[in-house]
Amino acid sequence: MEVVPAIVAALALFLPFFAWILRWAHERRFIRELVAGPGSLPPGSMGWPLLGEMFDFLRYFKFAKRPDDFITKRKARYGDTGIYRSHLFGSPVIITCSPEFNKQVLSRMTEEESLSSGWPSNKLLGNSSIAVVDGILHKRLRKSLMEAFTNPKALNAQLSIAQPVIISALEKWVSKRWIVAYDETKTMTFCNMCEVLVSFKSMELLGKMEGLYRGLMAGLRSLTINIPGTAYHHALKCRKQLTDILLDEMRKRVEQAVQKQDFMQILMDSVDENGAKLREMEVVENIVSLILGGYESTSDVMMWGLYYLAKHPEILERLKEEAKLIRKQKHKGELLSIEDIKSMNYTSKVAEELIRLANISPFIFRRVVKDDVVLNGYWLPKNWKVIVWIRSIHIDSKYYSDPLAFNPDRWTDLKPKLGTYSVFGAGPRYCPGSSFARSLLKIFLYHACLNYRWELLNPDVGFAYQPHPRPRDGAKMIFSRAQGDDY
Ligand code: HEM
Repeated sequence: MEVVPAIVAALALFLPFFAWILRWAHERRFIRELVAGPGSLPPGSMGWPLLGEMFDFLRYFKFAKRPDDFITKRKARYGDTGIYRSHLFGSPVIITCSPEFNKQVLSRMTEEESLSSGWPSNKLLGNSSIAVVDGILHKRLRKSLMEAFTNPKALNAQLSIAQPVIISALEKWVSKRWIVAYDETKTMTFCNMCEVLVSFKSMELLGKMEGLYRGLMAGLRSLTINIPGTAYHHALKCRKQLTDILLDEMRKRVEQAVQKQDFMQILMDSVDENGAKLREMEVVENIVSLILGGYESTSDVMMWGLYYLAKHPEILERLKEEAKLIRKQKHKGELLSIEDIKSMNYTSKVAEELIRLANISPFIFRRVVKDDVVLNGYWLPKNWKVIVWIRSIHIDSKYYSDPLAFNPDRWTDLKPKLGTYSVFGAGPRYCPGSSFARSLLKIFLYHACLNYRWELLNPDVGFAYQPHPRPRDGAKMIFSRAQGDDY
């Protein structure tokens, strides 16, 4: 009878000691060879063997629903240094979370510096994806894409494709009576991306591709364990099927000498200074990445648009006033032009406020590749990952007054200081689709507020933060046509 309490007492004494030894050994494993580095390692902890600080990370993102407290806790424990060390996603990492450090990391590039893109799985994105490559290929891809996104003729073509997709999706929502905005805005944006980027229209094909993309994205967020049954294994299969569909389309265009007005064509026709074209896989992998980059990010902001406007009828009213002024100057059924979109002063502020609050990218990954990097005396060791934590800055009262309030008017005079507004990243990898995303959002707001009404079914539901911030019910709402309005 006395044996059990004795075992319990021994365990109570031994377990904390054993835990301390495990953590100490894990810390030493990474720190041992680093004692004589070119700077001091940022404060922090490497956590547990294998898991690192992943449990703490998931605790704040998934369970406590207070993602930024992951950083707040480190500030409280190690001081407000703006840079910490940790072990996350299976790697030793340096986390930067101050405007100054974030700016420094994001402005660096591999050829002259040592920081490369550090997305967890190149195999899923592809080795020639713009989000993965550095150097000459990165510059060349960006040049072609920026041209496609900013050339007025191409932009007009993109808008004339995107608007009918948005209008027909809104009409479909009315026929459903109630919708889960998180899902519906995704399907609408997916159709938009595929039509603008590869001219795919068939609903059957788009439905199939969206399923494959969801599989691919689940793999990007999972552990890279390639055995049947894992999300990663499934994602590799989805990627293969997606690249096959896109390769098939490319080859058909070449065989039938068909030219289309889309991004695939721009990439297929792009030549470098020696007249060399991109290889087939370079085109295909970049189309895959463009759809990945634009799909969920843009749709989630639209969902937040419906959510916040349902909660702020006074802002919806002002938005409507602006939209009505534009519509007055148009014929029935006439689509918005680039000039109309540029003229949307109040809508632009609403869009910017939505993008800030939606905080789609919580952080950006980099990897220290060539040499150690030293930032303000802190050492970023070679082969470590860097996580640039951007989301907490966008809702920090130091930079945004009453930061959680949905207040489009803050953008009337606000010019964010460098490093305090990085929703689209910064530096050489700044999001090439940012102005396209802003335009899509404004078009969506215009059509939605002019012609429809919606009401949240669960206005007080809490939020979830994984994989992206959203109301827990996905913004379930009644969606109907506004009385007395028509196109
Ligand atoms: C609200 C919508 C969007 C948000 C919040 C967003 C956010 C971001 C961020 C933070 C980055 C920087 C990643 C890094 O530095 O590693 C990025 C890069 C990128 N985005 Fe977006 N994005 C959006 C829309 C789009 C759209 C519509 C497209 C294309 C159709 C797109 C395509 C890309 C691509 C290809 C990159 C990689 C650029 C590079 O590595 O050079 N994004 N985006």
